[in-house]
This record gives sequence, structure tokens and C-alpha cells, in this order.
Amino acid sequence: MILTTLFCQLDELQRRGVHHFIIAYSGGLDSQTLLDGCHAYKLQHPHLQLSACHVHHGLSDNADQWLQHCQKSCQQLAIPLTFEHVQVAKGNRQSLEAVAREARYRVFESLVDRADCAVLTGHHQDDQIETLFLSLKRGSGLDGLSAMPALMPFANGLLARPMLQLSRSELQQFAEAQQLSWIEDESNQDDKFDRNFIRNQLLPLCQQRWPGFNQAAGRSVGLLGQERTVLEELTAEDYSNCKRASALSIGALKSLSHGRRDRVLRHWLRLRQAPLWSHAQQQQAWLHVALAQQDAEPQLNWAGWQLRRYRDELHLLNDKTERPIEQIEWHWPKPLTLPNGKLRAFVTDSGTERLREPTDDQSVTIRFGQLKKRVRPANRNGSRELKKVWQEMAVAPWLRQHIPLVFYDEECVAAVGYWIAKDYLCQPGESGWHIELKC
Ligand SMILES: Nc1ncnc2c1ncn2[C@@H]1O[C@H](COP(=O)(O)OP(=O)(O)OP(=O)(O)O)[C@@H](O)[C@H]1O
Repeated sequence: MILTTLFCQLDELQRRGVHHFIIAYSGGLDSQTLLDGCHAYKLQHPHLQLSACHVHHGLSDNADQWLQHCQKSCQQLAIPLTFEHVQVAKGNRQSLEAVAREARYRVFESLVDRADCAVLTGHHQDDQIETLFLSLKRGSGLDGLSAMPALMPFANGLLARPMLQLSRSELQQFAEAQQLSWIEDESNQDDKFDRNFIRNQLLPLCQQRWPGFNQAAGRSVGLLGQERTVLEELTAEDYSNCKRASALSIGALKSLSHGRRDRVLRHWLRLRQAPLWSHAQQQQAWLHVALAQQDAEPQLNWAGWQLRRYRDELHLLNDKTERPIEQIEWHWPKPLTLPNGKLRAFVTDSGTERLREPTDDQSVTIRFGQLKKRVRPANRNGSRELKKVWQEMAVAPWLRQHIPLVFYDEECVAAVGYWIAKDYLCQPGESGWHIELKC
């Protein structure tokens, strides 16, 4: 039964193009079972690549023995093992565990270097229900209540949890029947931690009162997960309707219901890797920034980020992009690393607007800031102050200072992504630079 369920999930991974399974192997009951099950699967699918990764956090006095156990098991099964020591900064135990988890996932990420790789963890049904209870305690919405997804994009590949339909007791029966040996993490017995309290006290009580509680709760989590997927698809569609270059259209957001709008905003923060808002911040973002009066200059600041409005658009900025350097020499054709991305120039004679290449004796610099310069964009008549050009193009004042301006000697010849000066715009068929800034 265990193997049938696991193999079904592994088949699905193969159908999705995964050929390298990397087992997140702590040496505990769950990942020990996973290791053994995957080994059995590989015997039937010899072309697959199977490896394991153990992260040594050094949090337990027994951490060295755990690593030895993992090395021994992998050696017996001829599974290559990577192990990594990570330093976890001191703090209280609960936050220590969160920091350790962060560090662990960073190690896993570094291993998933191709699209056909997946990291597999030993999470099972009981873990899901514990996560559900923790989410209830925090008052989470659907995202938290649907607990952990069975499959998700991760680094360049995937993160899979192929044992979510199996209970801890099923895994234990299997492990005992196979005479597997595994390590016991002594901290799992400490009910001071919420997860342990749920596992050791709360769930046995529920099971005693309502036999079958775990299966029912597991089914609920699964159903919530399906609903979440549907909602995520809808949110991705809403987001692409609201998206304008690097901003969101307030008009388009207004046309959505409250719930759909909130989801789009959260989706946007995730994509930009900005910390999510609290409930209060989310309200502030909409009521006090997006819906502020036209002449106000509202902004929301949180964790080094800023939400700002300009005309009908919402913009997201962070401290890193807030302090651009003033001027830097560009040794083209080498890419140039700037605080807000990487600048590249390709020589081409077709497609988008192209900038004439500099002569051998011209120096090329990139400058930022509100320069008091007259410029001659090709799509406008005559020359005018740079500031005037930005106003005509409706570029928000705080964004202007982040736009790389290309100078040949002391002449401003282009604003990357916005315009090229009249005398430097290539004629049809003429080859020149196409410049792009990749964030
Ligand atoms: N030190 C480790 N090295 C490698 N993999 C690990 C390690 N610790 C945990 N894992 C992987 O994570 C799975 C879940 O472990 P555990 O329940 O202890 O994690 P957790 O702290 O609750 O956090 P999370 O569920 O987010 O991973 C394990 O089955 C195993 O696959």
C-alpha cells in the first residue's frame, strides 16, 4: 500500500519530466521510509538519477551521529549523499527552528540546478494536519489552511511531497516491517513547541473521540488545496490584466471584487520577493495609497520597501533601488551590473529601436538622477529639459532617478527603455545597439 501510493506520485513526477530525485534526508522515520521507497522505485526505473542531501544544523548534541547514520544508510543503498553544515544563529528555540528551516531550504535550492530535478521531502498526512491546526491558531486564510502543496516550483525545478496521503502510523508499520533503522529527534517530545503539542496531545485526543479524524482532516486539507489551485489560476489571470510594465493599474484593480484585488496585490508582492503585508497594512495600501486624493503623495513603508502611487498606477520600490549610483563607466560590450539590474547591449540591424554605436574615442557612461540637461528624444520635436520629457511621458518622479541614462562623452544619447536621441537613432537596416536592463 505504502509503495503503491508512493510509486504513483513518483510516476507523476516522471510524467512532468523529472529525472533526478533529490531526497531531503534527515534520517528520521519519514525520510528514511522515503529513501527506502525511492530506492525500490529506482530498481524498476534504472535510468533515473537518485541522490540524497542531509543538512547538519548542529542544533542537537547528536547531530554528528545523525549524519553518520545517513552516510551509512546511503552507502548501503549505493545512493550518493551530499551533506552540508549550516551555521544557525542563536535565538529562542522556536525562531531557531525557523532559521534552520530557511537555511535547509537554501541548501536544497542550490542543488536544484536543472528543470528535471526535484527535491523530495518526507512530509506526510499527520504533518499536514499539524500545519492545518497551526494555521487555525494563527487565523490564516485559504493559503495557510490548505497547508503544504504536494508539488510546487522550486529553484530551477520542483519541490515534491510524495507521501502526503500516508499517515505516520502507516509509515511506521512499513519501516518496522522492512526493519529499517532511523534516528529519533529528541526535541520532538518537547510539548513546549506548538507543533509537538498538537502532535502529542491534541491529535490523539481528537482521534480517540472521533476515530477517522485524521483521514477526514487530511481530506479537508486536500480539498482546500484544490480550491487554492483554482484561485491561484484566477489570480494569475487578474494579475496579468492589472499589470502595466513594472506597476499595477489602479483602475483595473478597482474593477475587481475586494477578495480578488487583495489576492492580486499579494501575488505581486510575492513575485517581487517583497515581504507580505499584515492585514492592517493591506488595508492601508488600498485605502490610503491607492485611493488617496490625486494631489496627495501617499506611500506605505514596510521592511525596506515602499508602495507609492503615481497617477493611475501603484509602484513598488525597495531600498536597494532607492539609492542609485550617480555615474559609472561602461566597458561595453561587457554587461554592466547596476543596483537595479544588469545592463546589456546587443548589436543588431533589425527589430526594436537601435542606438548608434559610439566612435572609438567616445567614452560611454551611465548616469542617474534628476540631471538638468536638455535632450532631444527622437519621437519629440526639438530639444527640451529632461524633466519636461519625463512629465510628458508620465514617468513617476521617484522612478526617474532609476532610469539609466546613456552618455557618449557629455551628450545624453538615450534613456534605457524609454527613448533614443534623434541624432543617434539608427535608420532602417543600419546596425546599432539594442540595450536592455534585466532586473
Ligand atoms: N536536517 C535535514 N536534512 C535534510 N532534510 C531534512 C532535514 N530536516 C528535515 N528534512 C526534510 O524535511 C522533512 C520534514 O521534516 P520536519 O517535519 O522535521 O520539518 P519541519 O521543521 O517541520 O519543516 P518543514 O516542514 O518546513 O520542512 C523531512 O521528512 C525531510 O525530508
